[in-house]
Amino acid sequence: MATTTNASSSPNKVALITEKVWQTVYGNSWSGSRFHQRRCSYDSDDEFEDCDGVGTVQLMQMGAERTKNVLILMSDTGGGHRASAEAIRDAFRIEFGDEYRIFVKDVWKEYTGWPLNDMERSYKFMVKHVQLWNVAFHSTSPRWIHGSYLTAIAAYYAKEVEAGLMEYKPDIIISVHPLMQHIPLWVLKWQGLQKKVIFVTVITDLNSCHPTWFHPGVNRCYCPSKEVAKRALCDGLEESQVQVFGLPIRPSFARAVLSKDDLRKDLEMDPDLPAVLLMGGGEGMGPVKETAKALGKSLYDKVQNKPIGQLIVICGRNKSLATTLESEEWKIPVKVRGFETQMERWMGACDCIITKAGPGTIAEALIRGLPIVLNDYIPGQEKGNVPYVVDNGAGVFTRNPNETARIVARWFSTDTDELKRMSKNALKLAQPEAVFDIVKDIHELALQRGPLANIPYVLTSSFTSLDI
Ligand SMILES: CCCCC/C=C\C/C=C\CCCCCCCC(=O)OC[C@H](CO[C@@H]1O[C@H](CO)[C@H](O)[C@H](O)[C@H]1O)OC(=O)CCCCCCC/C=C\C/C=C\CCCCC
Ligand SMILES: O=c1ccn([C@@H]2O[C@H](COP(=O)(O)OP(=O)(O)O)[C@@H](O)[C@H]2O)c(=O)[nH]1
Repeated sequence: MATTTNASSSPNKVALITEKVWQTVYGNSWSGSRFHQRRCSYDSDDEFEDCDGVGTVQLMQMGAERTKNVLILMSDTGGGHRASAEAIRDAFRIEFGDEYRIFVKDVWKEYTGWPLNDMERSYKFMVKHVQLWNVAFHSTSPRWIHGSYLTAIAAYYAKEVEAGLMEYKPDIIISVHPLMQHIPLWVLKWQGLQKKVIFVTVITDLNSCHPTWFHPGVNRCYCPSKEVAKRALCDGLEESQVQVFGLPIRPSFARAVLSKDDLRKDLEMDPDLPAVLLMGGGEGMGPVKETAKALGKSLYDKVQNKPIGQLIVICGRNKSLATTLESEEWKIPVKVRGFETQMERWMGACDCIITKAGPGTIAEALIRGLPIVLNDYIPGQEKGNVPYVVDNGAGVFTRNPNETARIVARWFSTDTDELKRMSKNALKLAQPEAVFDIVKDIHELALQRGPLANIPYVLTSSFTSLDI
């Protein structure tokens, strides 16, 4: 294997060598890319980090078998897309080491303009005004409607998206977002790269989902459940394109061996009291505050003057929620946390979970065998997650915070059998190996293509057909 170089030792020299290697590998088209130069400046450590190793690792490409570039397209609309993207990245690293170089990127945000670069804020606003999201989700479901929107946007931002893709020169593109099929596939078509670049979709919704996920031009569409696969087939995908492995969850959930006692000690929790985890996705959405307060009462035994359970609240990026809950007086042991990066530890230390019906959180809780109280769902994509959990006996649904608190108190006192039964059902539904199955299948696709060619990305000078 050719040598790698430490970029921090001599930044300008490395940049020059790297440029030469890139020109050898990709030809002169690369050196003209102002975007690459902008994003991969060696002026500061931060910017270098931001490139995810674009600079140094190129040197390995002089070997016989080139490291393959994988671009994972995601957006932080909710926390689930990033979690799945990182899960896929980590599984690639575990399974194939440096055979693949992975970039997790929101190309829309980095390269395009409004509204694509502002989806996080727009989405947050829309789900806060939930009827607005309901109308937007359902009214854009017909193919001719979302097709027209996306065509218009593709035409407007074609060059920018193309430049974004060119920067990473992907051999494989993986989309984990419902709005990231049409535009990149169209750009690949312009470039004449449809047959060279492998494009797959990994769906991150468990049941009901928006039809923008299903694009007939993909090499594979990985569906987390049979229900989603059925929708994909109804929407025109071929059986050969559809695979069902499960929702990709970070390998730390599947591979780590965790003892509840040790975790509780590490996390400074009460070692004996049963624990409930309360959360609302990456953004801390849903009736978290009301539910926490209700649990503060229901998990306190007034007769015996002692708590019957403890509460962990993970507020995600919702800072005001965390501040409010931290200022409360509690009669039971309570921990209020912000955005946590090791969710598997908190889930491993608890006995059940209360959450909105986010698919990522549900799939993680199932792996940990946590019975679930679903206390909310976003209309559209999350609605179908409720029957997925409830009908499979892994949890219950109620929007009433007092009812939620009563159920948990019952599970921790008189109805421990139900808690155990639901935990078993949760484990039956869990698919901890899904992310490994997905990356292995993508690897197979890459092998079927034979040695990947150096893909001739060039900026297109004219765009004519808008057939997406
Ligand atoms: C004829 C009347 C039309 C009225 C609509 C008007 C304008 C369009 C406005 C908005 C478009 C709405 C897009 C709907 C499609 C969304 C598909 C979808 O399922 O999105 C879900 C994701 C986030 O999902 C989270 O993912 C998690 C999975 O891990 C989990 O499921 C969790 O529950 C979810 O929270 O949503 C988005 O990504 C939202 C993007 C919002 C974009 C707003 C931009 C608004 C501005 C203009 C429209 C521009 C582009 C949209 C193109 C529309 C084509 C559908
Ligand atoms: O502090 C937090 C809160 C949430 N999450 C993760 O964010 C994802 C949330 O995804 P989900 O689909 O449940 O909901 P979304 O946030 O997308 O609406 C899950 O993987 C959570 O484990 C996290 O890592 N840290």
